Amino acid sequence: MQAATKPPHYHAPHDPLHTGEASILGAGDRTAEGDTYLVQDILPKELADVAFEKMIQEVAWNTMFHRGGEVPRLVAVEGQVNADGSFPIYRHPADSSPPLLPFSPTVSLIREHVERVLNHPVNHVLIQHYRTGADYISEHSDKTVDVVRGSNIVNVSLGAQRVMSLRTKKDVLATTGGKRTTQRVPLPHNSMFVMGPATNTRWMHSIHTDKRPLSMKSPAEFFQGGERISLTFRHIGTFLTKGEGRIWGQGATAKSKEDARPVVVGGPEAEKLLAAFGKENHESAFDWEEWYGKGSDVLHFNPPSD
Ligand SMILES: O=C(O)CCC(=O)C(=O)O
Ligand SMILES: [Fe+2]
Repeated sequence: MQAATKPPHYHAPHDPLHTGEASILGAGDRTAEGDTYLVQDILPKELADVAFEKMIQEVAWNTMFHRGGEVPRLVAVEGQVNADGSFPIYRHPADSSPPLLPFSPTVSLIREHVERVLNHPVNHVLIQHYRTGADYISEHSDKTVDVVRGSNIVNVSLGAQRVMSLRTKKDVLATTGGKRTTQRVPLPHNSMFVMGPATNTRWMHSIHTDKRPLSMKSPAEFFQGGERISLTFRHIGTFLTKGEGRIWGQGATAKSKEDARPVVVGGPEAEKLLAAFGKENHESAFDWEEWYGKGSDVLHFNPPSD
């Protein structure tokens, strides 16, 4: 964003993680590791104008739990369900994830536009509704055991503009001797933030709360009454059979459908995968082959409680 485009009353959103020296980047800027960029006006106007309201109606919104608490936003998962009922699975640490449903009509249209601009398909989407400026996502790196290696992760934004904060992982300090670098990318309505694999390996990302009153926000920030929907599209390489009994693909021990193996619930295998997720979150030299290469058949981290 250029300074000249800010309204006179503009105050930057509060960002507890930095002291004000972070660069603010936009479309066309080299971001993070240089494999990350923002595309504006990803959807044609007719679709961009109605997509938010349609998705509020069409998407099966859920609350999700992590470490015993509700995550501060509504979520839904959709994906490409194959003719035999099998579907892609994206594993990340959470106590429970919503069920995957087939792409709903408006999400389907958005996916077509995303695939047209990216040079690879996407078969899975995590949809999140930030109901007010108080909803947020804490700092993390995306977990890539199930993300097709080398593919990008895409965030489409609809509604109020929020800021994507990118920060180098803490251990990068050891090699540079300097401060952790922060970059901030405002995500306007109808934009697509493309995050490359090198950026996800070396940087963490978050959407901080923005609790300023609407009167202190720019028109882009109070658009849609301050509500935002994001669609995180991924190209997933791991699959579950219909009924979730068996698992195969990139992140599983069986690499082909013919060899699909029973899913594992809880136990030492689950602990191992959680430990690997923790490493991916904090190590900028995370060795994918070492931690994920053999695959894991864990589906749920905790045995079902009765
Ligand atoms: O809402 C966003 O744009 C970010 C979502 C995100 O980082 C994630 O789902 O992993
Ligand atoms: Fe993320």
